Amino acid sequence: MRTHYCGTLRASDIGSTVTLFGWVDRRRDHGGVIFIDLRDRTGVVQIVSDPERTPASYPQADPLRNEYVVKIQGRVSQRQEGSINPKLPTGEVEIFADTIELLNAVRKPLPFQVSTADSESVREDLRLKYRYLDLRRERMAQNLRIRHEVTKAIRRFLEDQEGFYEVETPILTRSTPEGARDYLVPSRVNPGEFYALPQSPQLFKQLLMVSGVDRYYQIARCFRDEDLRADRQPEFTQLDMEMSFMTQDEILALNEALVAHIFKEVKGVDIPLPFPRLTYAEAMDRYGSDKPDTRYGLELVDVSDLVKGCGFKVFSGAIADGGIVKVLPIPNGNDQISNVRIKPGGDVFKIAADAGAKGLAYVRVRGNGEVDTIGAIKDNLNADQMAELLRRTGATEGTLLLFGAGPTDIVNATLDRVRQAIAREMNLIPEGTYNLLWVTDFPMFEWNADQQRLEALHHPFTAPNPEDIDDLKTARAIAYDIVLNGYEIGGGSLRIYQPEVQSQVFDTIGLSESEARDKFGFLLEAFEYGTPPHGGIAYGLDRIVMLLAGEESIRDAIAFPKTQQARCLLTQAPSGVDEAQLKELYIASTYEPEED
Ligand SMILES: Nc1ncnc2c1ncn2[C@@H]1O[C@H](COP(=O)(O)OP(=O)(O)OP(=O)(O)O)[C@@H](O)[C@H]1O
Ligand SMILES: N[C@@H](CC(=O)O)C(=O)O
Ligand SMILES: [Mg+2]
Ligand SMILES: [Mg+2]
Repeated sequence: MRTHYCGTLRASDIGSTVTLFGWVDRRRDHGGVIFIDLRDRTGVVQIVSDPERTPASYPQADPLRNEYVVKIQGRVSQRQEGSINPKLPTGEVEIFADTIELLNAVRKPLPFQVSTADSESVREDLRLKYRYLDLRRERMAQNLRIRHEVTKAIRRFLEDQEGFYEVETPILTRSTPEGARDYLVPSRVNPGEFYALPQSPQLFKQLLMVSGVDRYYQIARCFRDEDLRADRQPEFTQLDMEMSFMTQDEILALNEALVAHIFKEVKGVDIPLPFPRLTYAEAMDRYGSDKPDTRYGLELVDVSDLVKGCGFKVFSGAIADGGIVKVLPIPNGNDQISNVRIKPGGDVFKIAADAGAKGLAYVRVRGNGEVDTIGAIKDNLNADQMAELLRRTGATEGTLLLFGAGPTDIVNATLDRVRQAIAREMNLIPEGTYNLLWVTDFPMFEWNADQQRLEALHHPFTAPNPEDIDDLKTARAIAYDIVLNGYEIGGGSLRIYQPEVQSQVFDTIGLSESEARDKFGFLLEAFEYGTPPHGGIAYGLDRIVMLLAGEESIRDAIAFPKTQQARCLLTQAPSGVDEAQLKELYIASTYEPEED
């Protein structure tokens, strides 16, 4: 019987006899004394065996190699003065092994040494192929633990304190309205028909409100066939919630308490309540982003009105075409960012160009109010305009002003990316801070240029702000996102529960009555049988764990993730299937992928 986990042994255990199970993290031979770091999921502890002090275990310790699985019985002892390891939680003690039992050996060369492997030294494809070994590493074991603690804290809070029911919803279902491509599953018993894997439990959770569940949550798997990024997986997990009879403020307050509870339980961090709120319009104006990282300043300044009549066509033309001119002021930016870097070919220019910008005009503030700038600005802004520009942007000696001019979305995207890159480069991001905020008042719709129509920014069941109901096209939604350090970790809304409003919304996005019936008829019908006012939110659980674990890739927050190409390198999924299986599913042929 195991008496302790390896990583839990402390000086207070000195003198006790223990039985431990685990893996050989490392084996060292120091002149006839064998040291073994024994590892389990809690960490490592040092085992000692030598012919003098532990004659019985020495022959058993000698043949051990890294990653062998063993059972060890021994006595916990104080380490000698010079050999105490303050970096290790178990560093004050060591175990003199009375017996060592080999439970299993490693029978093949290890693809990498677990004990010394880190995310930098081992290629990620190798880590993913041998994920079970990768997960033995301290860092990954820690990430798994954090994930477990996050879900535990969620369940305790929602179930024990707030009276939520967990309800499971179907995985084999119909298309849900989150706007990504669906994963489809052919039905054998219904030839030619397909299930869609859920992009979210959205429709079911709203139906549960019609059923009177009142407070629903689910740790729910979601599937979206979309372009993958460092914070996106094709299959991911949401903390999904829905509540009846609550206002937006009540929903936000409950969620703030939930998030604060998670941070307290998992990180021991107190998050100040309530969270700051920014409207979507403010967030776009000040940061150029609907998920601003507010851990540092570098706020954008709109100078459209100041330069709209000036002779510099890049500025005045942008505004004449309905766009904007904005400035990113960078205190001490002059020393940091040379002209070479912001001109074509430079790295900062490239960041801007990737976001769609044609260039980055600049002003550099020197001593005595002198400025350096491009010819077109020098020639076209008079002294008053220049003084006003410096005043508004708070520019002082050493400040670099970078301009974005053009269509509003491109200017915002450009300055947002440059802002983030500069903050990282100039070390303006404080370590260990967690900035949480709500972004509220999203627009109901955005223009889809490809399809030449408005589409729902959130999803088409999101309630419009009653103040804006007369002009739905430009209405604000009662929708909110929760942002942590520049990442969208969740989003939700109050829902439409009156059929008249729902029809108007479908109308605005060009969804005809019959198309709406076809897609969501079952939900619309349910809404006719007594629907409570309701609203909810869904969090990206993997993203939360990634951020709490201090990781930069969502893959490090998931036990068995997929690559950027949506592959599982461990199981080699997806894979081809037999002709016979296809036949059974009535799938006749496959199209060849198009060449890029
Ligand atoms: N592909 C994905 N992988 C991991 N997490 C995701 C993914 N898509 C969404 N999420 C998480 O689920 C939450 C709720 O889903 P929502 O539909 O609001 O996502 P979204 O707005 O499309 O997110 P994003 O714009 O980041 O793709 C998001 O706030 C995000 O944290
Ligand atoms: N289901 C929505 C979130 C919500 O509105 O609750 C989503 O996944 O985005
Ligand atoms: Mg998305
Ligand atoms: Mg969202």
